[in-house]
Order: sequence, then C-alpha cells, then structure tokens
Amino acid sequence: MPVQRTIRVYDRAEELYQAAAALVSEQLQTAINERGRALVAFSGGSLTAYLYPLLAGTPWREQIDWPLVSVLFADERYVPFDDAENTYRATRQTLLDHVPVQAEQVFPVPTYYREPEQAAAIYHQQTAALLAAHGGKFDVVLLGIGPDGHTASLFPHHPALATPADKLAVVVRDAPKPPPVRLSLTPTAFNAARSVVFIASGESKAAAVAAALTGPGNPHAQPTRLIQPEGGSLYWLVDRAAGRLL
Ligand SMILES: O=C1O[C@H](COP(=O)(O)O)[C@@H](O)[C@H](O)[C@H]1O
Repeated sequence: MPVQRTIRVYDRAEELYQAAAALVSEQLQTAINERGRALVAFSGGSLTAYLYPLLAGTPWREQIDWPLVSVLFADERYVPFDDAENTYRATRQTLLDHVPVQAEQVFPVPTYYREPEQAAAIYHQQTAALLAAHGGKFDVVLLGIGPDGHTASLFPHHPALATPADKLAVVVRDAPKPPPVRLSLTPTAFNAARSVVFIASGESKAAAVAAALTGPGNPHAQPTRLIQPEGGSLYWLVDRAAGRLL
C-alpha cells in the first residue's frame, strides 16, 4: 500500500504551528471517534517550545478527549526526569500538565535505569503492548528534523540505523548532538502509524528538508527517508524558511 505524502509550506512559523495544532487535534479526535481511543508519539526539541503550548491552550485543548489518549515518546535524551534536556519533562511542562490526560496513559522513557539497554528493552515492550491495544498502529507520530537531517534520535550514518527490523526501540550512543546517550523509537515503530507528521521551521532546516524530500536520496544520509508508513499519511509541514530549497 502506498504512502500518501502531503507537503504544506506556510509563510510564517506562527501559521505553521497553528496548522500543525489543528491537524494533530483533528487526527487524534478522529481516532477517538472511530476507535474509542488514540495513541500518539511526541518528539522533543522545538515542538515543546512552539507546538505543545498551542495544544495546551484554547481551542485545541478542548477539541481532544485527552482521557482517551495514550502517549509515548518518539525519542528521549538519556538524562534524569528533572534534567532540563529531558523531553518528557519539557512535554509535561508545556502540554501534559495542562490537559486532562490520564497519568497512567503517559509512558515516559524510563531513564532511571543505569543501563540504557534495559530501558530500551522495556520501552520496546511498552510500545509493542500499546500498539497491540490500538490495532497495531499509532494514530499520530510527531517528528522534527535537525539541521543535520536527524529525526527523533536517528542520526545520519549512525549505527543505530541498522537496528534489526523487529526492534521498536534502540539505544543511541555517541549522538553528534548533545546529550550523547539517547533512546529512540525505530523506523519499524514509526512506520506502524496511520499518520506521521514532520514539522520544520527556520532557515537552518532548509538544506535538510530539501535533502529529505527531493532527488533520489539516501536513507543512511537522510534517516527521515526510512519513515514511510505503508497505507498511512506522511505530512511535511514547513514554514517558508525551512522550505526555501524545495
Ligand atoms: O534532539 C532532538 O532533535 C530533534 C529536532 O529538534 P529541533 O529542536 O531541531 O526541532 C527532535 O525532534 C528530537 O525529539 C530531539 O531529541
């Protein structure tokens, strides 16, 4: 089954994030209306600063039945929950603490294990169990892209890209962007999605966005190309600056 790809370019970052909030809330609520529940994977980085505060406010907050939403994380920096770099912490502060999501339906990466491999094994299991409870698919996976082309914590040419296809979570060591130890869901996990939404804003992302979306490309150089949810939707929402080279 082919992937349905949609690219939307917005004049300004504000319009991009408003459109992303509208799309995500519509997709989550459609899932709830059709299947009685929704499963989402959140990324960190700029989304915590610009998208999540919108989702936490009117009108988007009221448009999602948050008690019926389960939350996983697309990736996590392997630092304690109270570290400023922790994505769960940032997502809680900007979104989850402001909406009536059920605490037991939020699944942070357990960064309190001494060995990240143990956390990855547990996160694999939790992701598999949640996917099974949601018909085998995420309803929405939200992803960013770094200026170097990384998405979640999948970095270009990194050995983590060669993770066996049956693994849903992987430890990423020696990440070129700090902090160096991370945990990421894998392309296998992201491809089990009804909708994947990439969001990119700003001139620093322009080359990476163009490399991801134009020409034949190379999935090792552009890990975003590994994410092709069969039979699902793939959205790229970018502002004019990030889409300048398209
Ligand atoms: O380190 C990370 O980077 C990517 C991109 O972040 P951005 O700030 O450039 O949007 C982010 O999606 C990922 O979750 C995060 O761990």
